Amino acid sequence: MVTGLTVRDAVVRYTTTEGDTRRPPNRRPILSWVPPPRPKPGATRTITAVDGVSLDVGPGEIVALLGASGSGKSSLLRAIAGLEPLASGSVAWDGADLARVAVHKRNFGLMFQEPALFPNLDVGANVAYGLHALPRARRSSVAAEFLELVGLPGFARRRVTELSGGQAQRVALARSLAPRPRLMLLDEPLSALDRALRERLVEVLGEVLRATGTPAVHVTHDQDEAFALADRVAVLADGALLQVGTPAELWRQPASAAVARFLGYGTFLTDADAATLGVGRPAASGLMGLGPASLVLDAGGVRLPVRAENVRRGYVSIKVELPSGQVAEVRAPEATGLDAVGVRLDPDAVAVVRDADPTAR
Ligand SMILES: Nc1ncnc2c1ncn2[C@@H]1O[C@H](COP(=O)(O)OP(=O)(O)OP(=O)(O)O)[C@@H](O)[C@H]1O
Repeated sequence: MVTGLTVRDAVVRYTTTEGDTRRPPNRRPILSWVPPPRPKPGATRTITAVDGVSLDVGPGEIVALLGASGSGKSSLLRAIAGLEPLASGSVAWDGADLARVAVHKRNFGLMFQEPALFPNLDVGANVAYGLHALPRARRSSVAAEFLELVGLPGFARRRVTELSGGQAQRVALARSLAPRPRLMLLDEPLSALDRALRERLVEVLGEVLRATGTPAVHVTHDQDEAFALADRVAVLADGALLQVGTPAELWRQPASAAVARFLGYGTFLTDADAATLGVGRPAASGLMGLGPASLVLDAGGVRLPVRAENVRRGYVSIKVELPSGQVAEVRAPEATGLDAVGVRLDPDAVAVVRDADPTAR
């Protein structure tokens, strides 16, 4: 039997009506009213936001939907939630099609960028909001349990207007999880927070989802967030699914140059680069992508000219020039101040893109 979420060949389309923006010539006195232009009948445009995506989420599994802005992540998430109709394809739970199941009957938890807490209720009442099925006396103890789980013990009587952004998102997480949804759908829940808070909360999120055994689909455009949280990452571009895999699989073997580039492999070795660094190309049509740890400082290695040295958090980024003229990064504990440094390639830290079009470099 199929367990968990199954998305098959999902297509989401939007049809927008564009107004005719040509204004009628205004030859009347300046104070007279000119009606706004009417939309020209029939001037519609159809956008395919999700283009035949298939995806599974198994019991307890966290899957990240990763892609650039406009790649269709939110549309896919909203289709899974039932907030957006499918033009074709299906969304099913444990093998049962959800097409006719309303949003609130799907038993999915939803969390968005804005926590959208009820300002007239205190924190405890916000978390207990979805617990109608429980006896009144149990509701507050369950709310307290979930507040503890998200690291806010003793917050039940606080006003929500007195919470920081991070605390409000933790309350929203507790509120979504308290009714024990069978799946959590998270749409960029951390993107309004600053980086340090985001890094801390992504850990809290992972711990809480795993502690409660709740499977989740997490939308993000942040590669680090996806890799830190997810068991599997699904990379989307232009509505299509480019690759699904564990973070390790994606990182070592991106399916295409586009995926590799999106993950942060900025430089692909030419034959001359590979020969200088003492490696062979993986296959006649394959590509090797250099990531942040692919080149290592080694006094006995190949000498490459230094183009720049920039201090980063916890390391210095040295930009060296390869024989092809491309620039690649070497990380070092401190600045060298040298014109050239010795480097070697760590073959375990290189992305191998098989069957890639070498011209796609
Ligand atoms: N309500 C809508 N009406 C018309 N077009 C829409 C609508 N919502 C999204 N789109 C379009 O669908 C495409 C996918 O949008 P979507 O919001 O799903 O992408 P996304 O990857 O979540 O982007 P972001 O990270 O910026 O939120 C985009 O081209 C977008 O302009």
